[in-house]
Amino acid sequence: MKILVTGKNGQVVTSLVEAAAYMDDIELIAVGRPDFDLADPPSVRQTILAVKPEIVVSAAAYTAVDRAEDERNLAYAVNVTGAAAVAEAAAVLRVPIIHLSTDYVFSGTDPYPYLEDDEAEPKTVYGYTKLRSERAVASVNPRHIILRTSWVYSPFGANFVRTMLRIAAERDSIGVVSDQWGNPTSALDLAAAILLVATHPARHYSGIYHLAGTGETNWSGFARHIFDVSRALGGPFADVEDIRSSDYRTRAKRPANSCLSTDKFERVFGWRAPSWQASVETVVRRIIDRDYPNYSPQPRDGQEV
Ligand SMILES: NC(=O)C1=CN([C@@H]2O[C@H](COP(=O)(O)OP(=O)(O)OC[C@H]3O[C@@H](n4cnc5c(N)ncnc54)[C@H](OP(=O)(O)O)[C@@H]3O)[C@@H](O)[C@H]2O)C=CC1
Ligand SMILES: Cc1cn([C@H]2C[C@H](O)[C@@H](COP(=O)(O)OP(=O)(O)O[C@H]3O[C@@H](C)C(=O)[C@@H](O)[C@H]3O)O2)c(=O)[nH]c1=O
Ligand SMILES: [Mg+2]
Repeated sequence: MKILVTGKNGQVVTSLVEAAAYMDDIELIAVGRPDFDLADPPSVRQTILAVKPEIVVSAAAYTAVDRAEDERNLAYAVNVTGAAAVAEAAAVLRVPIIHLSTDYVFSGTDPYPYLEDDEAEPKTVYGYTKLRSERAVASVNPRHIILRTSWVYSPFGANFVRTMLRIAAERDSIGVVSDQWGNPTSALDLAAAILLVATHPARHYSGIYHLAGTGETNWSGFARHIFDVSRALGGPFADVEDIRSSDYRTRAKRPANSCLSTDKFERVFGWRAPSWQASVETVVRRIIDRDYPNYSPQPRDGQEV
C-alpha cells in the first residue's frame, strides 16, 4: 500500500517513517517543504496528484500554539486552507484521508473525558484553526477519518519531554502547571495506530475518532514521571514544583481539561494505546541513549546527585 504523509521533520511523520520501515507491504512517502508547502495550495495539489497514493495521512500543521495568537493568518492558511487542499487532492484521486487534529478544539471546561460528539469550542487560535480544518477536510472529502490526539511527544522534534530534559540538564528545579489535565501521547504509538487505521478493512469509515495515550495526568505529573524514569537511567532530572496556570503566563490559554475518551477508537479498531507512563519510559530511554549517553549531573549546592 502506498501512503503519502504530509510533512518531513515533524514528530508524527518521523515516527510513521520509522514504523513503516519495518512493514514490507507499506510504501510511505513523506512530502514537505520546499516542494510541498501547505501555504501554497497549487504545490499541495501538484505533489499529491503526482505521487498517486492509495491513502493520505495529513500530519503537517502549524503547531506553535502561542505564536499562532500573533500569526493568525499564517496559521489559518496552513491549517485550514492547506489541509483542505490536501483533502481535495485525495478526493480527486478518490482515496481516503486520515487527518490529525487536537484536544485543543475543546474549551476544557467540562470535567470528564471528551467524546467525539461533544461540542468543540476552541479558546486558542491554534485550536480554532484545527477545528476549521476538521470541517474543511470533511466537507471536501467524504472518505475522511479525523483523528484527534493530544500532548504528543517523541524522540524527535520539539516536545514537552525533550524540553523538560533540556531544562533539567541546566537547573535543579522546574515549576510546572498542575491545573491542566490531559493524555500524553507518544508519537510512536500514534504512528502504530495510524498504520492500523490505514490498513484496516474498515478504512472507508468516516468520522471523528479520539486516540491518545491511556490514562490522565497534568503537566507537572507528566514532568515528574519523565524525571523519575530519566533519573533511574542516569539521565537529567529536576525537582518539580506544582504551579498554577495563572502563575505561568503564556500567550495562548490552554484548556484546563482536555482528556479524550478513546472508547470509540477501541470499539471500532480494537486497539488502545499503552499506559502513558509505559510509553514515556520508552521515549525517555531513547532520548537519553541518543542525547545524554554519558550524562553526569552538575554537582549542586548541598545536594547529592
Ligand atoms: N504536537 C502535539 O502535541 C499535537 C499535535 N497534533 C496534531 O498532530 C499533527 C502532527 O503534529 P506533530 O508531528 O507533533 O507536529 P510537529 O510540530 O512536530 O511538526 C509539524 C509538521 O508540519 C510541517 N509543516 C508546518 N508548516 C508547513 C507548511 N507550510 N507546509 C508543509 N509542511 C508544514 C512541518 O514541516 P517540516 O517538516 O518542514 O518542519 C512538520 O513536518 C498536527 O496536525 C498537529 O496539529 C495534535 C495534538 C497534539
Ligand atoms: C516549559 C514549561 C511549560 N509549562 C507548561 C506550559 C503549558 O501549559 C504546558 C505544556 O507546554 P507546551 O508548550 O509544551 O505545550 P503546548 O504547546 O500547549 O502543547 C500542545 O501542542 C499542541 C500542538 C497540541 O495540539 C496540544 O495537544 C498540546 O500538546 O506546560 C510549565 O508549566 N513549565 C515549563 O517550564
Ligand atoms: Mg509547544
